[in-house]
Amino acid sequence: MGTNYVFQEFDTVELAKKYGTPLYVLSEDILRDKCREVRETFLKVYPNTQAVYASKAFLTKAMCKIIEREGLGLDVVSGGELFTAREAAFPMERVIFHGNNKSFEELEMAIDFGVGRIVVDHQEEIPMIESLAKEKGKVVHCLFRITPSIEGKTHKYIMTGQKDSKFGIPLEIETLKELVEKVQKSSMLSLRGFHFHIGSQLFENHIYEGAIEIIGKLAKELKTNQGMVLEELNVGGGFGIQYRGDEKTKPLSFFTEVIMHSVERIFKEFTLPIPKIIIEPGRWIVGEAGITLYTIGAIKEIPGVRTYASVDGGFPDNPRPALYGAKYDGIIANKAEKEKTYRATIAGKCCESGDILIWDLPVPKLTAGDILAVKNTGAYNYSMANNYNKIPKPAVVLISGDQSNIIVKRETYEDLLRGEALPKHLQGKV
Ligand SMILES: Cc1ncc(COP(=O)(O)O)c(C=O)c1O
Ligand SMILES: N[C@@H](CCCC[NH3+])C(=O)O
Repeated sequence: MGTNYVFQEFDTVELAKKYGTPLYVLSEDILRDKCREVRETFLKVYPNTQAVYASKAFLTKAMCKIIEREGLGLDVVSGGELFTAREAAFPMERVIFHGNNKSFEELEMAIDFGVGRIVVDHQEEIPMIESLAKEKGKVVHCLFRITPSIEGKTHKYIMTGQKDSKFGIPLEIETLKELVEKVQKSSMLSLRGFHFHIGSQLFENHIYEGAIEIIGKLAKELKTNQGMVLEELNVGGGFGIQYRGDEKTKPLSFFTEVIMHSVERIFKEFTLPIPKIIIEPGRWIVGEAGITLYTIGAIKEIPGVRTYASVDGGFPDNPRPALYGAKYDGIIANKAEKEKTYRATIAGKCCESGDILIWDLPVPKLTAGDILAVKNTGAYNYSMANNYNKIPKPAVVLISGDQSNIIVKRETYEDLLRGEALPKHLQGKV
């Protein structure tokens, strides 16, 4: 292995050679450790709890299998995510279906598949779900997603709990009373409780307390006026990870202890029964399990300004820096122990000035052909990948113990054109 960068016992330069770059590498062992932590420090400590992995962070059939075997549920937000879960034979009773604009077809699919919960995001969904439930003769178990009117400290584009949000039912007691009554009158819908999600990549734990307080008040009012018992409270995900620096990602308990203590205190104060508590982490489970490998190509030094080192991927496999100014750490894998003598800005290959993966990364002297490993790319990289500039998506390799297996093939140019068609008048020679 020499001086190469090793990720979970794998020489990353060898992985790059074997599978090509850009390459997503996902460690099953890290994933399973994270799931174990969820079980040991949350599910086993607190009775009547459930943990659901937010599949938008990273979803493939192999991931579904790992999540299933680790005993977690799955949060899906689209027909595509739902279909993936079904193709992986994921137990549908453990699936929670979210979405701020679920189509009739998606709702029908969810009810046909028998998902465990549908989270109602807005009032017009209620008659749609009810008519489908009647048609299918199935009782549908729902949660209402409530916007708690709380602003998490995170990038504007990944805040969701603020009043001015496209997600959830506004915190308006009269509207809520009406909606609860509608569902209570229906023999086909069963309202099991509420859901909220404050935002993603959060580092404060007491912000959850504030949201639980708001929901507690609401639950009290709805119990007094409408006899509604809040059986379940889904507090969403959002637990942040450290992308750079020496500080470690906080353990899950940093968030869940505050959540569970708040629930106990607040529901006792309101003399309400303690509901089942559900958490929905995505990034916290998968973020640190992934790295991305690239090959460095063009190196351009602008004297007195900076050096750009361009890689064979970028925005199409990781749009997060361009979208949210997300910061990553990286290492030159084949020169892992060499002294970092200067800084290079890691640029992607897209025709887009914003396609910069890392600004001013300390590196040793670079040469074309060096392998760069970008760390903590497990969440929202593969799942947000795109084909801008008709660049094929990288393969995903799962490393488990000493085994490596492709779980998603590298796209080919032919894959890119699959689905394209030439209308008759554009066929043939000019
Ligand atoms: C409803 C819901 N649950 C869970 C998550 C997962 O978030 P994260 O990956 O930050 O844990 C999200 C995304 O922010 C979400 O919208
Ligand atoms: N895509 C976002 C997270 C969105 C979370 C879903 N509500 C990110 O990469 O940080």
